[in-house]
Amino acid sequence: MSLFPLQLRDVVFRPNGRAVLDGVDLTLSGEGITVVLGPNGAGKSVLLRTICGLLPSTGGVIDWGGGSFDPLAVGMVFQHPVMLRSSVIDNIALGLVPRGVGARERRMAAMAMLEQIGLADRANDNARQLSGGEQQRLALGRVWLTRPRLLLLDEPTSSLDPSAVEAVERIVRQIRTEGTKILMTTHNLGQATRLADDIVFLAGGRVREHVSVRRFFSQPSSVEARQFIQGELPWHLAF
Ligand SMILES: Nc1ncnc2c1ncn2[C@@H]1O[C@H](COP(=O)(O)OP(=O)(O)OP(=O)(O)O)[C@@H](O)[C@H]1O
Repeated sequence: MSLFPLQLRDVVFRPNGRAVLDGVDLTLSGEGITVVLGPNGAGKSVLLRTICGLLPSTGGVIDWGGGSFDPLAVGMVFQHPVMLRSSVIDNIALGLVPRGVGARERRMAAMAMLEQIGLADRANDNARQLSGGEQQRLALGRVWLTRPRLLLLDEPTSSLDPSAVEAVERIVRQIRTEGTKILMTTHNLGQATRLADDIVFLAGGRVREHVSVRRFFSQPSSVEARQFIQGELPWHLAF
């Protein structure tokens, strides 16, 4: 069953009486890359965590295409990926364990994935010894191996240098090409223009705009979005 359209209706997250999400309405189709932008503290991470059930919303509805939430169809990668204290190959095969894939098959699939993400020569190294960029590639490969229908990426490149960012973006594009819907946050507006099909702009706990990337950067309709772009865009983007 399809998870899409994924619809959030009046979703609220109000811990201790303070509204972080204050009535989020959002509809996501099952294709492409949607980038969530917004100022610090806007609730971008909370939004992603609420969608995948890591945080319980305190109000509203999350409708998975009329069906029910399937945790095995949804993957998430965090800014600082979790690495088990074991080899690179064991770390990457991990996601296949709850899917009942046998040990031999897991190893073969993991090896093929390591080739794909350029870490085959590190297969037997301790995963915790990888660089930040390599760990992030591993985390993406681990989740990619499970072929999620929806992938949530929370600032996946925020602490990486430009070449590591480029490698991660290449993998994100490949995952998208295979038909996974991606919803990601970033503070890198250049990255948003490179990857996004559409932009969700979150401010004050609500979705202020949900438009194509071209429209967002060329004709932002809300004052908040205009200020955000003017304040954060370090160079002129030609659209
Ligand atoms: N589990 C939680 N319980 C209570 N409040 C939380 C929780 N997680 C986050 N918050 C609060 O929600 C607000 C929004 O946090 P969030 O991390 O979603 O912002 P963000 O838009 O991702 O910001 P940034 O761009 O700085 O990463 C913050 O004030 C944060 O302290």
